[in-house]
Amino acid sequence: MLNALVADFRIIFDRDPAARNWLEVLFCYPGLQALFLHRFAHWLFLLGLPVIPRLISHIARFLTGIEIHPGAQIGHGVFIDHGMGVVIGETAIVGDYALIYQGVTLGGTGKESGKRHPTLGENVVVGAGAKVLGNIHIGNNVRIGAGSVVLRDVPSDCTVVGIPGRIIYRSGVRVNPLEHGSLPDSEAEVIRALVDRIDFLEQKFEELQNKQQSQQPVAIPVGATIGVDDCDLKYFCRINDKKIQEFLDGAGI
Ligand SMILES: CC(C)(COP(=O)(O)OP(=O)(O)OC[C@H]1O[C@@H](n2cnc3c(N)ncnc32)[C@H](O)[C@@H]1OP(=O)(O)O)[C@@H](O)C(=O)NCCC(=O)NCCS
Ligand SMILES: CC(=O)OC[C@H](N)C(=O)O
Repeated sequence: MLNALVADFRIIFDRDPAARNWLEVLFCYPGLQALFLHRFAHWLFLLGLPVIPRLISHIARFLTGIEIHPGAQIGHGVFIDHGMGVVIGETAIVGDYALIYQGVTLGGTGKESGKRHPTLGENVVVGAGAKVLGNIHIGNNVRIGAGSVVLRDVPSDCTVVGIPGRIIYRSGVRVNPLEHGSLPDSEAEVIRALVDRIDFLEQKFEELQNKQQSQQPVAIPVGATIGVDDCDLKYFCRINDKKIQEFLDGAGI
């Protein structure tokens, strides 16, 4: 336990540019104080002592704003920076040298029992306000973005951001997350195509109407032989001479 506490104390100087001297770190870092009380509570918890470990956890929460269930397993050299609003559940496991910012929840989904909280590998960073929920496994050297909600396992050496958390870096290589806002909308595309088609047909119809209006009516006697390939003529006839239309229809034109 002493080794773990020394590691918790030392790591603050590496992880926090704001840490200036040991007095400051000892008295002004609620994360360190919460871990000190948690390690004692956890020891009593493992001994099977009832109530007292929870009471210590509760006092620690009151003093630091950090709630760690006495059953949670916390590795060496863990740093909870600022701390306020951090909640770590009973079956959570936090690997060595994790860096956890304020507002982080290592919680359950509310749907599981037994092992229901996450397991964090070594050297994991959990950004401010992030929620890591369920019995999921977060690999070593994973960085979880501030405000993310992580609900699935994350392999080692990844960076995860967003709600739900998506991997944006894997071993230092950028992975494009799914852009929900830019997903193709197939229904809208079909409607757009139909509207374009209607526009096209309306335009053609207008052209034909204009053409027809500019043409002089031609008197074609019933029974006359006419060029039937000309669609415009057929259209003209349909409008201007019912009998010619009947003739054309009769001829199957
Ligand atoms: C997740 C994090 C570690 C990524 O850092 P990084 O590797 O330097 O990543 P980048 O800054 O190159 O960002 C990569 C992309 O992720 C986005 N991104 C970064 N952090 C994000 C977050 N928390 N939520 C959503 N998107 C985020 C960036 O906008 C960028 O997107 P783009 O490429 O489309 O513009 C960092 O942004 C973070 O959130 N750290 C937590 C720090 C913290 O909690 N500090 C509190 C101190 S009190
Ligand atoms: C508020 C904040 O960014 O905290 C992170 C770290 N303690 C620092 O001072 O950089």
